[in-house]
Amino acid sequence: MAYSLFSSSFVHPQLRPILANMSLLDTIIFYIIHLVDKFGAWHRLPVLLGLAYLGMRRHLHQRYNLLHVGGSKGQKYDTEEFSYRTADGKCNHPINDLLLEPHPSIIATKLLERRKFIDCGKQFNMIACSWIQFMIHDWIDHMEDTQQVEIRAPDEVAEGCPLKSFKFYKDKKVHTGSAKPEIGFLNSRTPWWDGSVIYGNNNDGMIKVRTFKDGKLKISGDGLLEHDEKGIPISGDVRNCWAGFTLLQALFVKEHNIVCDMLKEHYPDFDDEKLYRHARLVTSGVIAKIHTIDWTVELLKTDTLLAGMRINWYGFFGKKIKDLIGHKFGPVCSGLVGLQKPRDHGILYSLTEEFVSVYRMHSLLPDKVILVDIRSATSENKCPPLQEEVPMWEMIGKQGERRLAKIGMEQMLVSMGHQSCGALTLWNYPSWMRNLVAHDVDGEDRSDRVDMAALELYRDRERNVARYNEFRRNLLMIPISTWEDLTNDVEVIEALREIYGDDVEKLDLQVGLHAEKKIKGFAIGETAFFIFLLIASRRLEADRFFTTNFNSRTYTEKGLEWVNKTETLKDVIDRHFPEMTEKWMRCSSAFSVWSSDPTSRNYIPLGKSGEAPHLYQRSLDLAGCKLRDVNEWQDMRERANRPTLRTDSHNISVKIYPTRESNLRCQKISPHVTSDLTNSPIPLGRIRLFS
Ligand code: HEM
Repeated sequence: MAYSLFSSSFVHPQLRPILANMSLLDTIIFYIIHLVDKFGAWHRLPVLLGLAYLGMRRHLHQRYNLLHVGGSKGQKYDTEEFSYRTADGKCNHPINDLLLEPHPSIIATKLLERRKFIDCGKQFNMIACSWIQFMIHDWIDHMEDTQQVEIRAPDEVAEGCPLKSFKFYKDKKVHTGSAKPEIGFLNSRTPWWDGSVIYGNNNDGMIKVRTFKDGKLKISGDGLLEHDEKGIPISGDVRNCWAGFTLLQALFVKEHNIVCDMLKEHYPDFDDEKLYRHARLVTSGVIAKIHTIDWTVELLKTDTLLAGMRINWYGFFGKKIKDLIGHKFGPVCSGLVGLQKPRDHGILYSLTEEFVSVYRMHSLLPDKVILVDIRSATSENKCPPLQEEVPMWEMIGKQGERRLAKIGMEQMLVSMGHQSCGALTLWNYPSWMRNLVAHDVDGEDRSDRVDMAALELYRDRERNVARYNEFRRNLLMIPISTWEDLTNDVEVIEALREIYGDDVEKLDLQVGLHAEKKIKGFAIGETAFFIFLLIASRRLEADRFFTTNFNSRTYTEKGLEWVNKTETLKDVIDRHFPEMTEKWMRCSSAFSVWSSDPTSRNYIPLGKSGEAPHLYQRSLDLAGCKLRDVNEWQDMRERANRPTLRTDSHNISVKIYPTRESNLRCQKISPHVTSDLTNSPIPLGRIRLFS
């Protein structure tokens, strides 16, 4: 047994070459995680074991996945086979970069574009969707070249493409100065978790947003951002903004300004500069903390990740002990925040191309914003009545800012809280983004519209990001051999086969990430998650303001206390809108749909199994509940062979778990619904309806 376990045949053949570079200890660690991967089991382990698995995996990624820039992933081909000039000049260079293979417009049309909006259930709302854009605009934006490229949709799909062709700027390539890899790309935003989304990315940006009085930032009387004479918001980052995103910018400008007031009260001798600097540190700390122990916990809703994210911030011994004695015991017991020295694992901090790719989450965006009426006297279960639906494209850029000014901050925030965002799955990419007016860096509209679904596929290829299967191998994950390894969804498999044939190596990263089976409770796939595992920790541990300088000398005593006492986005909202969550929010986190049930929290649930805490998954007696209409039910039945289907009606959402069994087992479902299902021609294993 011992022999067969450690013989090379135990390791997936495509992963064996990686072992050649590993130390003995790392090889043993690899064997352990590989064994667990073979059973697909880490997320089902008890929390402690799950955490041990993640710790070991993160260690391997820190050792073997951090490089200054990505390597070249061009594919070699036989030059004898192409001994002629091809029509489009492809294969003139000895390495064919496969930029248009398969054509991005075909994939966008046949696999990505939304057919009907699929939402995220109650797990994630529009504040959560805007939040991650708010973070992306803190971290990354690729610098562009001046040279334009044009993508033309091939005839077979041109009819179905809102833009038959579109132009955009190439990414700016730079020589890295090292032999391998030679080429890299530049980030035009600061990659640090420094709040640059509200403070700006350089001196000019900073000057623009400051009032130079009492350390404060500019904000208008209605609580929203100020605007310049062209109607562009005045903020740290204004590119590709929409109303939900600028609302969060405004909320954190308010947070910065209130921190200035607090600091001024306690430290009356601080001048404008000192107040600004300290308030920026504190506000950036609050943002990073909310992302770590609130947003991410909602995104990856399992006990293991709840424990893991809190350990990243507070350590194994938890908040109470850390508050009492400080950071005394190293990263595991006392957390990454407050480490004596930053740790970069030998590679200077920057954000990787792979990180950018896994954050391509435009499917979170819906087709419309649903405004609720917060002045209404009638509300059921803290759920305000619907007032109006506004198409998303009306909420973007300058037009969106004008709309937001009319709606107002409070109504927009409550509305976003009550609206579920889109699910990260195939056929859910917003159609309106296939005909998008993108912005220049200064927030001005561009004259050339873009098809974002196709452009995103092109970008990953242009940046030499590995395709899905190679990406998995690079992450020491077991690669897929057939489409069935990726998904059980027959419809998806057919569509993949139509485009990629049986060549799983060609599968684009974006398509794989969106098609992948998901761990219960995770809004993203496991492949994307392993990038987060590495980088989410790195953003904290590599930054001296979260490590060496996370102390009262740098933040001030009151400033540090402010970060320590703020745990969630709800705390921030409560500070600025004292009655809002009391009146309109039932759930525990401001990132889940506000009408959903609260959760009882055990912050470091070490004694539990690591599975999803069945948060929104209580079976209900549905007698008396109604689905919105017959069409919706019909539509669900048609799509019932999708792995997880979520449809939101006014009061209930429905999940259908298909299995290979042909028997139906219905739990506490109203007679009407049961009979409907019994007549269903689709073999469904288990059907439950959840609140
Ligand atoms: C209305 C809202 C949004 C608009 C109009 C928008 C638009 C854009 C545009 C035009 C680009 C640049 C495309 C290119 O030239 O490569 C981009 C990039 C990107 N967006 Fe969005 N986006 C929105 C929301 C979001 C959200 C919610 C996310 C969620 C994570 C997101 C994540 C990203 C990422 C990761 C990139 C790549 C950045 C880079 O290449 O450096 N965006 N977006």
